[in-house]
Amino acid sequence: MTIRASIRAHRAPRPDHDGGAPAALVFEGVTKHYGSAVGVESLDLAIPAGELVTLIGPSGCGKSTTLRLAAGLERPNAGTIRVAGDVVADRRRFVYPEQRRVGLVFQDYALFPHMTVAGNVEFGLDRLGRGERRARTGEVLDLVRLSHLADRYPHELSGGEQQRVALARALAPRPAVVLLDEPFSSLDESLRAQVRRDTVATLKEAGTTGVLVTHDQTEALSVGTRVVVMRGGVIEQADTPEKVFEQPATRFVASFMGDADFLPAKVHRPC
Ligand SMILES: Nc1ncnc2c1ncn2[C@@H]1O[C@H](COP(=O)(O)OP(=O)(O)OP(=O)(O)O)[C@@H](O)[C@H]1O
Repeated sequence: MTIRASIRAHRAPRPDHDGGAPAALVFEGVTKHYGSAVGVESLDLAIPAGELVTLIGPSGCGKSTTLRLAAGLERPNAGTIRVAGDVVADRRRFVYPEQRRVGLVFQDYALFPHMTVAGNVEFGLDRLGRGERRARTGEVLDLVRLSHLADRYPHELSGGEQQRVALARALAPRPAVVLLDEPFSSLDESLRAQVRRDTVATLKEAGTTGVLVTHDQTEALSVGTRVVVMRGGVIEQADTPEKVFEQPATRFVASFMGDADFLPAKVHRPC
């Protein structure tokens, strides 16, 4: 399949924004510096509920910083961050990660090795009673099709299965947004496409907003309902995959999409 066909095949319908529901995640003028290094600079970004947004750009452009700010793992120097309409960080307020409605999936999954699959998923549900916790764990394990492995330990699972447990754990507390930082990069090529498809399908089925950081332009274009291209801590283009692919906003975006003489007609790489 070409990139263009792949974009069309994976596109989710745009959600209805007319009901006035707040965006799932909003950055307004957010800046984060690390000493003299720029993490992100005056970042403005609004991610509507139900979308899967991919963040792409060269190493050091601020992708992980954006996720870490959303998760509450970093404090911004300036600006406001909102999750599902609530301010979680601004000049006066800072909500800690466990109190934000945000789920995290990292490259290394970060599963607890001494806990079973069910134990890992239940971990974030400590505010629920025992019965509810069990029921919700069952639900999300069904969603990722791992109910039959509930009593296994992480070391008894394949990489793809571990990634699905990490996704189930992130989804269990019903977050407003799931942040995925290079979640497929430790999987080998053959498994990667399958796990990527499963992850996108699961997020869609759960109706959860996702923000996915990737180095892989095909991945960014084929799974995202929106693609955000970053450079040097700022957004170069935020648009539908078609627009980014067919009308790159700058020469930089075109070059980052793989070829300085980027022309859609020339690009027919297999997915
Ligand atoms: N804890 C830190 N201390 C100092 N500088 C940092 C820190 N974290 C990030 N940076 C710097 O901030 C900038 C953005 O880093 P970030 O990790 O967000 O980039 P990235 O786009 O995710 O990169 P990569 O694709 O390589 O993971 C880089 O210049 C980086 O060196």
